[in-house]
Amino acid sequence: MTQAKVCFIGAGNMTRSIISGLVKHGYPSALIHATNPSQGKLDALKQDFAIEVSHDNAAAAQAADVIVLSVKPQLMEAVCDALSHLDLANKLIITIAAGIPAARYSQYLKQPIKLIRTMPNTPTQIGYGMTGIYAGDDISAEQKAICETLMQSGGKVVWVDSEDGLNQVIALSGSSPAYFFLFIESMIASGVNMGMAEDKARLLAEQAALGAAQMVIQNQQLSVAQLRQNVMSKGGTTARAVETFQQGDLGGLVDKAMRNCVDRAEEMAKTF
Ligand SMILES: NC(=O)C1=CN([C@@H]2O[C@H](COP(=O)(O)OP(=O)(O)OC[C@H]3O[C@@H](n4cnc5c(N)ncnc54)[C@H](OP(=O)(O)O)[C@@H]3O)[C@@H](O)[C@H]2O)C=CC1
Ligand SMILES: O=C(O)[C@@H]1CCC=N1
Repeated sequence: MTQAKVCFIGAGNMTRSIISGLVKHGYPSALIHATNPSQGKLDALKQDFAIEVSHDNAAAAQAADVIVLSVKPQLMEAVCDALSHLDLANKLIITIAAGIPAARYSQYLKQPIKLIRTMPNTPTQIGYGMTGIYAGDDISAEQKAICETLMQSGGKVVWVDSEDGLNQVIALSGSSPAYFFLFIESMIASGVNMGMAEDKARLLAEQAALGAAQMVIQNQQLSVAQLRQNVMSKGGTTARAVETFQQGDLGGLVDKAMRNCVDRAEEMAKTF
C-alpha cells in the first residue's frame, strides 16, 4: 500500500469520517494532518486519532504529498486562492466537494494541478461508506491507487468514467444516507404516534432497516422487487402498507428528489 503524507483542509464531518476510517485501517496517524479555523474540531481529532492538527492551511499543504480539499463548496475558491502561492506540481489534490468541476480547481489554485474528484458519504465514519471517484486522463495509475487506498479505508469505492457521473453518485450515495434517515425518522414518529415508546420504536425501525439492507446485499441473485414480494403476503398487512406508498407515488417522489439533487449539483457547478 502506498502511504503518502496526507493533509485535510477543513476538519468537519467528512474529514472526521475519512480520518476515522483511515486510522481504523492502520494508516499511520503521523502521516495525517488536518487544518481548521476553529479549535474544537482539531482538539477532538487529535485526541481521538492522534493526528497532527493546525490552523495553517498553507504550511500543512506544503508539507503534504496529498492535499484533500474538504471545505464547503462556497468557501473553496477562497481556500484555494490562499494556497495558490505554493508549488503544487508534485502533489496530488483530492477534492470531496459537491458540484465544483475538476477544471475549476486549477483556476482557483492558479497553476496546473493533478486533481481527483471524489464523492464520499458519512457512513465512511463507520466503515460502511460508499465513494464515487473520477480522475481525468492526466492522472497516473499510482495517483489513482493512492486515492483508492485513502477512500477505501472507509468502505467501498466505484470509479465513474465521466465527471457527470459524479452527480449521479451524489444522488445515489453521497446524499442518500439522509433519505434513509428521513424514512427511519418518519417510521419512528409514526410508531410513537401509535403509542410505542420512542426507544422501542427506534430499535424496531433501525433493526428492520439494517436487516433489509443486509437482505439486499446478501441476496444478489434476487431482485430487490422479489425481496419485497417475499414480505408481502397476499391480502396481508405489508400489501396494505406498500399499496399506500404506491398510491402516494413513492417511486415518482424518489425519482423527483434524486433529479433535484442532481440539478442542485449542476447549479452549484455554475455558481462556485
Ligand atoms: N456531509 C456529507 O455527507 C458530505 C459532504 N461532502 C462535501 O464535503 C465537504 C465538507 O462537508 P462537511 O464535512 O459536511 O462540512 P463541515 O461544515 O462539517 O466541514 C467543513 C469544515 O471546513 C472548515 N473551514 C471553514 N473555513 C475553512 C478554511 N478557510 N480553512 C480550513 N477549513 C475551513 C469548517 O470549520 P469551522 O466549522 O470551524 O468554520 C468546517 O470544520 C463539502 O464540500 C461537501 O460538499 C461530500 C460528501 C458527503
Ligand atoms: O448536501 C451536500 O451538499 C453534501 C454533498 C453530499 C452530501 N452532503
